[in-house]
Amino acid sequence: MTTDLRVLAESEWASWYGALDLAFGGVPEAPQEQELWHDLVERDRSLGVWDGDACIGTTSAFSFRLSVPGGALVDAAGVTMVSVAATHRRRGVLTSMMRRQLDDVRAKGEPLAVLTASEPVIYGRFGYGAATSQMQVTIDSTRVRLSVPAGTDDVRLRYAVPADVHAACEELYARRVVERPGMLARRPGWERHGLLDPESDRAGASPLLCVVAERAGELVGYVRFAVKPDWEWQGPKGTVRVRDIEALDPAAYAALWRFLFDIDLTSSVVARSRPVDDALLQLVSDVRRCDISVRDSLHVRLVEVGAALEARTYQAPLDVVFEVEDAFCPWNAGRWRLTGDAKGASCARTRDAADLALSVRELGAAYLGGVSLTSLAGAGRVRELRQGALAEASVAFGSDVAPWLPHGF
Ligand SMILES: CC(=O)SCCNC(=O)CCNC(=O)[C@H](O)C(C)(C)COP(=O)(O)OP(=O)(O)OC[C@H]1O[C@@H](n2cnc3c(N)ncnc32)[C@H](O)[C@@H]1OP(=O)(O)O
Repeated sequence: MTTDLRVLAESEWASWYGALDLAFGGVPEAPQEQELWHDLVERDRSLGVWDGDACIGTTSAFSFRLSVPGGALVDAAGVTMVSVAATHRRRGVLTSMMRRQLDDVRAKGEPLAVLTASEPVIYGRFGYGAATSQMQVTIDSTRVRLSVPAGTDDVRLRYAVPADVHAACEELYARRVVERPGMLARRPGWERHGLLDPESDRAGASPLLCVVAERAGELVGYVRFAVKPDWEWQGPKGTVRVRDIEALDPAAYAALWRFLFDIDLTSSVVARSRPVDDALLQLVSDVRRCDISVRDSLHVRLVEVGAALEARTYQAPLDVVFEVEDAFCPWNAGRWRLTGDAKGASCARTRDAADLALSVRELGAAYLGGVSLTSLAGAGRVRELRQGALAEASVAFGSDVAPWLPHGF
């Protein structure tokens, strides 16, 4: 098979995007969604593989800045739109695209690449580790009550048209980004993602609704959601579907959740993408009636091990030598000494004896502080070569706040 892998030209957009659609089942997206991606996709970071004039492979990358422990925003390639035509699968097309893409990311100087995977089994071989989790929670709001903090009654709630308040909501979101690793600083244009609401995706629910929380006229929180009405012989049984919810303080947060729980004619509240340490779980009266499931979310790849490990801080002092294995990006392989604390870090090559041995995939999984090196060692994926080094590094790598990616890309 002779194929040509090249950067996407504007004239190739329709074939490229059509190939991507087909690999995901061939159901065309709504026009407004197609338009959004048409505008957001960075052409010079998009690759296509061509067999004659047929596009048989696609991938792209967004130029993101990712929040990491310590609050820095680190340049990260947001790998996306990966597909290979079913007619050409399992012949190494994906591997060739990953090769080119990671070389390009390195040349651009981004220390990290990140992605969300359609199937978690795909990307480990390319050095990505599952670094954040997302929680889906379905709550029986007829039985579960909330214990709200003082000040909740002082928060004023009002409905707003989502598009009318989006600038203020984006400002509030931007303040939250540095407080939680895994969040992405939204580039101009990305606010449209939060407002995307094609009718074909509603499955019987209302259009996107928004309620803002205010105190003394200042925005202190917002929730975007939809209501799916349902009626049974015994009465109403509607569902509140939460898209996103952000607040600047506990009272505003509680006020928004209380509102969602109390919407008339509904009996359940569903939120699909919440952090695993969501304060909601501390507000509810009966966590057993909150049906919770957790799955992988953001996968992280350290493209430049030294620069990436220096870009975050560590919650306890550490001085460890890692022996890193990286077959796909061999420039990372070898021994690295990482010293750091809560103020900063330095990471450089060393000839000293290694304290811990692991592959770049484990470093990616542990990077945002959501997966402990100790738990990876329990699975045999990290080896301790100096007694005490595992506990030292594992504590230092941790994050008090669970890393979380609020939305896909
Ligand atoms: C970030 C994102 O965009 S996620 C979206 C990913 N895209 C999709 O899920 C769309 C549907 N699927 C596809 O398009 C393709 O099957 C892809 C992109 C997942 C894989 O493309 P391929 O060209 O077949 O992969 P390639 O031949 O390079 O495979 C490399 C290795 O990964 C393995 N692999 C690839 N995909 C999968 C998978 N879905 N499940 C298990 N193993 C897989 C292959 O078996 C191969 O293993 P080997 O090296 O041991 O032989």
